[in-house]
Amino acid sequence: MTLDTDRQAALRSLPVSRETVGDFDLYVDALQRWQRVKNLVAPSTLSQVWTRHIADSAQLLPLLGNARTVVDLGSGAGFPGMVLAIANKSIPGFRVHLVESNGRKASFLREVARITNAPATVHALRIEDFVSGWSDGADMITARALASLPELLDYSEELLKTGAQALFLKGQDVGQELTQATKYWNIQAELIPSLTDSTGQIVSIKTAIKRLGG
Ligand SMILES: C[S@@+](CC[C@H](N)C(=O)[O-])C[C@H]1O[C@@H](n2cnc3c(N)ncnc32)[C@H](O)[C@@H]1O
Repeated sequence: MTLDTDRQAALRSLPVSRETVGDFDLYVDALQRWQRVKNLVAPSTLSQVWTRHIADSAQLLPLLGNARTVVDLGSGAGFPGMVLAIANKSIPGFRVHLVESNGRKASFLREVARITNAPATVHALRIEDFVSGWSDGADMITARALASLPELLDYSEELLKTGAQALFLKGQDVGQELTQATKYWNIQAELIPSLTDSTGQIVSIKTAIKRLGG
């Protein structure tokens, strides 16, 4: 598959404006250029960046509800956080905080935010340090390919306590992870089949409260 056919395939299902597609083109161009020297995504996924990364991330857009402040944990090259920031840049007050400890990935994310004018703030920090110093709360937490569900909940604990919801893009083992997590957490969650990955699922967490002694 060429990058162009992959782009066409993704655009058939992407509910975004022409301006947003233009910004995604800038993003993909920058990713191709930086990838040559900085290895930002798995090389095997580069020719399918539109379906594997952009469309996979964009499927969270209708699930964001009225969220304005989004915290994306372990953003890597910006999936899903940067895609959400670009697509929602016309929504007043919408901002995505991208937390990524790898310096070269954080530099890339800052460059993408600059060229697309996306409402994205990059925090080149470890998640543990970001959450302990963050007092602005969040409406929504997002993450993909970062950690198991119990670990994601631990990372998110402070934000969940102040009312954040979460959308985690996960693989087929998420049922087991959810069972594991419920030993320590009271969780109100829904599993939503991924639109882009036949074995993937989105865990939509409405509330998660750590059990006493958990
Ligand atoms: C497998 S990559 C996934 C990146 C992106 N979310 C995606 O799906 O393409 C995980 C990313 O999380 C970052 N990361 C892992 N642990 C972290 C931590 N404790 N704090 C900040 N970033 C972390 C890594 O540097 C890496 O870029």
